[in-house]
Amino acid sequence: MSDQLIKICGLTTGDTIDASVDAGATHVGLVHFEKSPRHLSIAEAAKLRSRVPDHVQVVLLTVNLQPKPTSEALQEIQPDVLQLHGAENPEWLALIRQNSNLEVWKAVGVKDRGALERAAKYRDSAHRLLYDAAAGALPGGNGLALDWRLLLNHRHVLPWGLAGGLGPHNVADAIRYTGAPLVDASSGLESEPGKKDPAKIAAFCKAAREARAKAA
Ligand SMILES: O=C(O)c1ccccc1N[C@@H]1O[C@H](COP(=O)(O)O)[C@@H](O)[C@H]1O
Repeated sequence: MSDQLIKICGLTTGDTIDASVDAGATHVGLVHFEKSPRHLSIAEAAKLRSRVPDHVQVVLLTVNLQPKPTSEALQEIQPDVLQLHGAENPEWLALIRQNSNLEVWKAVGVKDRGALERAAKYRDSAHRLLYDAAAGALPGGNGLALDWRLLLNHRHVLPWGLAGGLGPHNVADAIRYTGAPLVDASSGLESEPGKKDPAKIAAFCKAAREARAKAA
């Protein structure tokens, strides 16, 4: 049995939610960010959320969303995890934690070691840091990888995960090289922006689990 955490993000249909669950994803991600090709309205996200079995965690991804719409989204969608993928500060995360029992993840764009060091400011407010490439056209979901060498010998202050440009072709190398306890992929599992490919989802989960089993 593998303890590799695997998040499939940016799901927009019931069949790709099912494909992710069947493939053994531990987390499924729903994006509520209008500029994204993977954007879901609150009602759409709530409908997809209801399809996810209890053993799989639902991650709601937002970007610099204000407090009122955030609390409306949380109330309707009832995610297990809130992933903040913008410029949200530690005080904002602390406020969310004061008002909910949610697990809160902070995505951090990493272009150099300084970015990793600065992420320590979330040590008391986030449950997990998610390292992604520095923002491209969008704050995330660009299929860009960060330089994994930056993570070598880094002293992690929190549980963490690796995102950015991952897919079936490189997830095993990513786990072997960085030891990432959680891997997260979106655009690398698509046939076109916003359209997930069930075969790529299955291949990604299999490759991630096998790499973890070999590393153990
Ligand atoms: O997926 C999006 O459209 C998105 C929009 C805004 C912020 C983050 C977004 N996606 C997340 O970015 C990382 C890396 O994605 P990729 O695998 O490189 O495409 C991941 O957490 C996505 O869920």
